[in-house]
Amino acid sequence: MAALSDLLGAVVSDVEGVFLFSPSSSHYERFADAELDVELVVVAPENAVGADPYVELPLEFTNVRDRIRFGIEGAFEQGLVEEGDAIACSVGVFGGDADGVIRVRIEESMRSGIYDLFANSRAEPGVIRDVFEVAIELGKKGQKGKPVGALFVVGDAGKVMNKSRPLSYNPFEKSHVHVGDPIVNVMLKEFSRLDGAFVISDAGKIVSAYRYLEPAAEGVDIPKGLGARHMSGAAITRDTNATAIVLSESDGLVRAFKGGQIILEIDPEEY
Ligand SMILES: Nc1ncnc2c1ncn2[C@@H]1O[C@H](COP(=O)(O)OP(=O)(O)OP(=O)(O)O)[C@@H](O)[C@H]1O
Ligand SMILES: [Mn+2]
Repeated sequence: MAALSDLLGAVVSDVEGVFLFSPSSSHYERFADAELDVELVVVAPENAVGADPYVELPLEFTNVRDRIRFGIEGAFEQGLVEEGDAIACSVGVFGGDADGVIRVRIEESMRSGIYDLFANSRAEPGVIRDVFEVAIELGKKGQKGKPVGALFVVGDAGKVMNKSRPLSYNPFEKSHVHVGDPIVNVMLKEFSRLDGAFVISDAGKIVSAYRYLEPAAEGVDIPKGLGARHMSGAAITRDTNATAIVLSESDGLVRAFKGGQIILEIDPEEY
């Protein structure tokens, strides 16, 4: 009869690396002291245990799938993993302490650019996440069942306002509302039926809706077939330090632009 640990051992057999997500120092030290012949990587919002290599998590994701996905992408950026590697992730699913081990096979498709979007944008990571989630949700559900498009310009709002003009009255004119407030998500979805862009500050304040963007579009190179919404979204990120998150009405994909370049393309149905 096989012992339980033999049966469960399959989860960690032949892995190239062990990823410890937000380990306590005693948990980390047990692994470090064991001098395993696999790479030991710590993934956490802060490197409290002084590990090297270390991957910074831009956010403490409560969703374990998201947490692991981001950790892997960050590891990709540092060249710590490559396609085909198998790794074991030690995570705390029900609280701080590690209570789960998850085996992941690394695929090139895990490298979506989303890590870079969160870690290296000017706006706060939590703000990018909230806007991104609104775009994904809108893409999944549409507005009253119909596909909708939307354009969110996040960060460097003063400059973005200078390079745009109003199409209509600004419903956020005198308000002090932030992305992530539940009521705001409803408003954003409602207003996304209407024309133009949302402008959002680094800290997540909704500065304006209905903005017509007028950036210089020269030198902006985006995939052929994308129209004016995507072109203006991409171009404003070349003219300013903003990030643009665009939901396409015609193909239903969410794309992100930074520095005038497309950095991410995601199908909301698969997210
Ligand atoms: N310069 C701009 N600034 C803000 N919003 C814009 C701008 N240009 C277009 N839009 C918005 O994008 C909408 C769709 O335009 P268009 O079809 O050309 O874009 P697209 O890139 O093809 O996007 P979609 O895939 O959603 O159709 C317009 O109705 C308008 O609301
Ligand atoms: Mn179009």
